[in-house]
Amino acid sequence: MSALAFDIHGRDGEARTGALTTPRGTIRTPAFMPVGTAASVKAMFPDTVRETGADIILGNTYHLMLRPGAERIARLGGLHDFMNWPGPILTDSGGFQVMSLSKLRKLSEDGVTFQSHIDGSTHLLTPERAVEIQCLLGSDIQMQLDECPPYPCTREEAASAVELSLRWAERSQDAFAKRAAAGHALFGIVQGSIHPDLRERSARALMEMDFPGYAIGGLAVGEGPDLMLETLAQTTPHLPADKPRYLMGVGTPLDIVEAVARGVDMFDCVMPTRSGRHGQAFTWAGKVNLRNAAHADDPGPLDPESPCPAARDYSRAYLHHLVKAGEYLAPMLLTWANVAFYQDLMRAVRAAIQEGRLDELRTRIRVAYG
Ligand SMILES: Nc1nc2c(CCNCC3CCCC3)c3[nH]c(NCCc4ccccc4)nc3cc2c(=O)[nH]1
Repeated sequence: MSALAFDIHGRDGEARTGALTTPRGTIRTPAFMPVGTAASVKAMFPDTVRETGADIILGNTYHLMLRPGAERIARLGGLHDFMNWPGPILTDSGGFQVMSLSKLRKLSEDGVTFQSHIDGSTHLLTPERAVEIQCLLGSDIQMQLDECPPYPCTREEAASAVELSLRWAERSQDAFAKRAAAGHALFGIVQGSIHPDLRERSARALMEMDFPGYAIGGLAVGEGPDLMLETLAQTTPHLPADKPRYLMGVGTPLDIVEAVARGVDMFDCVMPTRSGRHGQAFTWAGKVNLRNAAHADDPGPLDPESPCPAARDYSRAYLHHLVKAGEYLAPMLLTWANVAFYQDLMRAVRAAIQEGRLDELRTRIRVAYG
């Protein structure tokens, strides 16, 4: 019951551009998904997120199961109504956040036991519970519970995480088949650290399970861009060409265009939102640190050509002032400008693939962000 229809409209080398259709709307690919961890894209109104061109946002099992609780969100009508975002929502399964945020966690065959970073309460997250939580949230695209090993890790640890994640992929599919509403989808997640043979083993085994889409996990964990892109190039060829590929946690503008060139269709990263809160802006000329006093007298905006009011209608001097003064408007304007830039970037990527000139765009981004 493949809920997702993925249509590829154009190619340029390994890169694809197309559309992923869900019951709640169509996602233009390659797509960047703004992160809305705790039922909010931090410092932005949902309508403003939509106006930047974002077709889909991200939510997270780990955060929402701890607060306000998945059952409470379900009682209130689900995550879309709760946060007033009517479009598609993709949720991560929480495994990655447990390992990076919680205290005293224990990994076992059954799942992961951990203490909440909020109130210290103890929780058990199993593949079945992760599916149940994502169903309660009403997620349109769910992720399996997986084990993302730290980097570096031994080859044995990488191999063990591949096999555990594959067993959890089976259990997630069984739970999903029993529980999920029509129109929802579950993605498998490829692991294997930086080992090509483990990546092939993971990808092929997941392909046997026939998922409607495949996430590539275990990357952007400190291996660096070269190893990430090399591993990516050794992973996508083993995934079905007619299904979407989602590279988790990536990334900078350069990482994104380079990953698109290696066959990736979907991305998520806290970079545009988190950087915006720290006074950093993304522009076509590169990154701008608005904390820097060099901007104190600059009457020009971030980008006079930008369709985004935050990047077009406010001087850098004013943004610098807001950042230094700790004004609430600073994270609001800079998050807006950054999320809008990432959507502008994806629009340019889609057009470049359609017109066979992705390499030009790669060069342009490498000059600004390399
Ligand atoms: N299930 C799962 N999730 C992963 C994630 C989380 C993706 N965003 C989730 C959202 C849901 C809520 C929050 C995020 C990853 N994020 C990264 N790198 C982020 C690197 C980064 C860190 C900080 C700033 C910028 C980049 N690698 C990831 C690997 C995996 C993985 O194997 N399995």
